[in-house]
Amino acid sequence: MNGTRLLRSPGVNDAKDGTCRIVVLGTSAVGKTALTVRFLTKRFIGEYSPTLESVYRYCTSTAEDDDIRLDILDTAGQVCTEWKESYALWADCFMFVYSITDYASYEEAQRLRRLVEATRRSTSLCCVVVGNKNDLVYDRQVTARQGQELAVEMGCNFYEVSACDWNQISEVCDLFLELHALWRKTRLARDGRQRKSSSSAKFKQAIQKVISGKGSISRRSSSNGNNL
Ligand SMILES: Nc1nc2c(ncn2[C@@H]2O[C@H](COP(=O)(O)OP(=O)(O)OP(=O)(O)O)[C@@H](O)[C@H]2O)c(=O)[nH]1
Repeated sequence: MNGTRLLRSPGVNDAKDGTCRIVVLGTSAVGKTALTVRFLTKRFIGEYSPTLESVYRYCTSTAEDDDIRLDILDTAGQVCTEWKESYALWADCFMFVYSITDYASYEEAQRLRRLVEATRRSTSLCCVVVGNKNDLVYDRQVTARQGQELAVEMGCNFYEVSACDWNQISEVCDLFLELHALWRKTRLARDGRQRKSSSSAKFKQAIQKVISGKGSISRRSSSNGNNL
């Protein structure tokens, strides 16, 4: 199964059930829509029409039979802080995008990251930093090293890509799939910790019962199946 659907707005479907929510953040015209559309349809949008805000649902099954379900929120570059805060709370994962031809967009990516951290009250984010438009090297204002430094600060991976370069489609797809993989890993680790702490809590309760004389411990015999 492989499908993409445009939803109306974030929060339309709050049932999370295995869906990873990715928000694409960055100032105007850095290529957020171009990257999102490239991933979803493999096409490139050449003309520029400022995004209002769109959420796309993407579903696919991998060769290993794993389902990948994403809700991707393509945000508008020019929105007020309040909206950005609501994106920060909605999302599981963050794609901070700047254009390598626009230093101010790089600075905005840093500001957005600080805003997300402050809103979520956490510096541990599931995120990637993306310097887009690397086909325009002659207009470069942000070095790859600066992009890398930002990613190191944020403890995440850094990519320089071009949404318009046909040869980089797989790199663009990897941005979204890496976020999904990171999210899944974090979720599995968290679920594992929860299971562990709930079983150790149950064990402590059982011990308490035995100590207080209200319970008993039984052990299964491996040879005849009787309780000892
Ligand atoms: N050369 C080049 N142009 C690009 C690239 N990505 C996007 N563009 C162009 O940059 C312009 C802005 O792209 P969008 O994807 O609309 O930018 P956005 O960040 O979604 O903009 P807002 O909706 O205003 O927030 C468009 O004209 C795109 O065609 C790229 O990798 N290389």
